[in-house]
Amino acid sequence: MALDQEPDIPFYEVHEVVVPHLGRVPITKGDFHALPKKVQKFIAFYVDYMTPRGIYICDGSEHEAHEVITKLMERGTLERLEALENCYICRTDPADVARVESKTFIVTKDKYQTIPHSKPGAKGGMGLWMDPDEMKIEMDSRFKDCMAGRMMYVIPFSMGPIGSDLSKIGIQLTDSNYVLLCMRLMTRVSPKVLDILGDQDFVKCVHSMGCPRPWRRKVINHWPCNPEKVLLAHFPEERKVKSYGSGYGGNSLLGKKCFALRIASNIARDEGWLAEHMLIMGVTNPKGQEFYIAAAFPSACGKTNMAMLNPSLPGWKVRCVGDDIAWMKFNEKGELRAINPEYGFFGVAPGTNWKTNPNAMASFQKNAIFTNVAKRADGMYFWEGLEDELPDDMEVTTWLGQKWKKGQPGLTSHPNSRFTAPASQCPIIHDKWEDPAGVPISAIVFGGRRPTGVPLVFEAFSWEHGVMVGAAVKSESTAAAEFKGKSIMHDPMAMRPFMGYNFGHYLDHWLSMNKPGRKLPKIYHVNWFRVNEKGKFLWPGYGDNIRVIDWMCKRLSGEAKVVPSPIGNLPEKGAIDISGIEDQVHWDELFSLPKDYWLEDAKETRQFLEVEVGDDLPAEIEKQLVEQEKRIAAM
Ligand SMILES: Nc1nc2c(ncn2[C@@H]2O[C@H](COP(=O)(O)OP(=O)(O)OP(=O)(O)O)[C@@H](O)[C@H]2O)c(=O)[nH]1
Ligand SMILES: O=C([O-])CC(=O)C(=O)O
Ligand SMILES: [Mn+2]
Repeated sequence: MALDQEPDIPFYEVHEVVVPHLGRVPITKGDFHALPKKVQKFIAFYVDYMTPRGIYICDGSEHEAHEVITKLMERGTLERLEALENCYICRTDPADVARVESKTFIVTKDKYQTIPHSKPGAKGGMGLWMDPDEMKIEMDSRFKDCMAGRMMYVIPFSMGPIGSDLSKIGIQLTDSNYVLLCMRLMTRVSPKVLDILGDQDFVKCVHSMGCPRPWRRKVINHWPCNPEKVLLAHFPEERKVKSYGSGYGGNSLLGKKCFALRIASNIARDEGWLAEHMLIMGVTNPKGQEFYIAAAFPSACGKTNMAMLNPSLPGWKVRCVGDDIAWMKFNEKGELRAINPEYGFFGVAPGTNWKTNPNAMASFQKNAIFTNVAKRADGMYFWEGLEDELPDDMEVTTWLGQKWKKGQPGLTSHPNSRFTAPASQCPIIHDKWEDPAGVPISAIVFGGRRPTGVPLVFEAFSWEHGVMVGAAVKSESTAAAEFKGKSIMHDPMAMRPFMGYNFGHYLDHWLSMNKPGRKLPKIYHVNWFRVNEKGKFLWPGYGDNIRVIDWMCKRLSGEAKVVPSPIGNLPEKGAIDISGIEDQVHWDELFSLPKDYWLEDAKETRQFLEVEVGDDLPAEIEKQLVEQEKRIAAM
């Protein structure tokens, strides 16, 4: 039986939908009759439940975008950036600025399908579970009549190139036209999706800002939301997501984290593939050989920057396939093929400039939306990191609406402010980025913000050791979620906030990828964020990260040697090309492995995984952890 029932209700088709509670609901746009029957049923049920004043079936056209943008500008939700073509700025309610992990749940009958059999003392950070009956009460108290007086937008979208075998279809219902605009940038919204869908099932995505009319709470910045009642529920068995109360990023663009990671990881486990929080890039060396790399770093730890890296070594070419999510599947030749299921970038704005990431900059010079950044008096965006381009006397309006000038204290933009831009506008977008067959991955990279102890790069000894290295990922917390202050947190596989099922089973699934006949990628760990005793980064990062990639590629083609260490294979001293930056780079400091640090780290990691994943921790991972600890003790 379904956990979250959608009983059949009667309805009629032409220019209105007739539902038991509301009666006739007008169809403002689109042809309800032409929709696949399953989609009609889905819409009718939620119209009856959420009682919107009208139904708007989106077609993804330019005309539609224009209509919605005009409305949002009249209302004041969007402001034009006059300096650019078709670019807009949006300021949210300052209480709605990041993902809310503490209110993000997976709903399954069996608790242990979602979370591991952890040991006493576990903090339970590996996903939140809620019982279906309990969730039903929570959801009914929120979603019933939640769209009263508001329009309901119906968004048919494809994650992945429309029609690819690796792609999946979703339908999102939302009462936010800002969310509609961003969904159009981040996913492929098109009526073609419905043609391909036919009678098949789709991922059901239901989103509401939680502000029915008449407003019951004060609306700030023309951004109706309901921060006190935010709740996200995922129903993996029904391939369904419900999100209430927030309009920001991963909380509301349901194709992204909710579908492409939490729900898709369940589909991937059932179908034998991987849905991961990873960038995908193609790198071509000066000899013309191309390698594809996928890399998993926690939120705000450098995926977008690496995916669009501007190489500082001559002769190298980098091309971006995706900057946040990878769906990967072994094909019949044993190659791991990856697609980027997204259509756009939702990137961290602060720190992005023409020096650090010129390719991201070029991607959002037109047709982009900027959320919670500042605006210059000349109609240009502004955020921390763009000071060099800002004339001294130019007035800036901060994300909170205050006047600000260069040199004054305070932040002009929220640390998790973001740009939303079409991936096709990236000057180095790969010509295969929409290839339905995906690209063949030969290296997988893990990493995080590790201020101390962790070397610039090391290579895992084997697939199994690499899976352990991924499970041991930690990072300093960032502004991408609601955490305050900086602390080092575990973020296994950079998936902790996005896990769709029991993390122990997820590790088993990764281990099960090692089958005869498969070309397994080599696995690496990198750390761009090690600092010296003065807190200064030891590695210049950004475009210079190509030097580390150069070494990885030499490993892939068998040209570079390694020095084994207790935690993995390190590059031979001097094997990473630091020509031109010799004065900035101190090899021994970058690669040192302080024994005390690693003894403590390995013990802490083993205990974390033993306690949190408990009996579900695969024996192979336990073995890898114990062996690693022994190697460190013998250092
Ligand atoms: N020091 C240093 N900082 C970096 C480097 N790469 C990225 N950053 C900074 O890290 C922050 C986040 O980088 P992004 O590339 O946006 O991170 P992301 O992993 O794509 O983030 P999400 O979109 O949240 O998943 C930005 O402020 C960057 O300036 C690097 O190589 N060195
Ligand atoms: O999901 C979001 O809001 C943004 C994002 O990419 C992340 O946090 O990794
Ligand atoms: Mn991300």
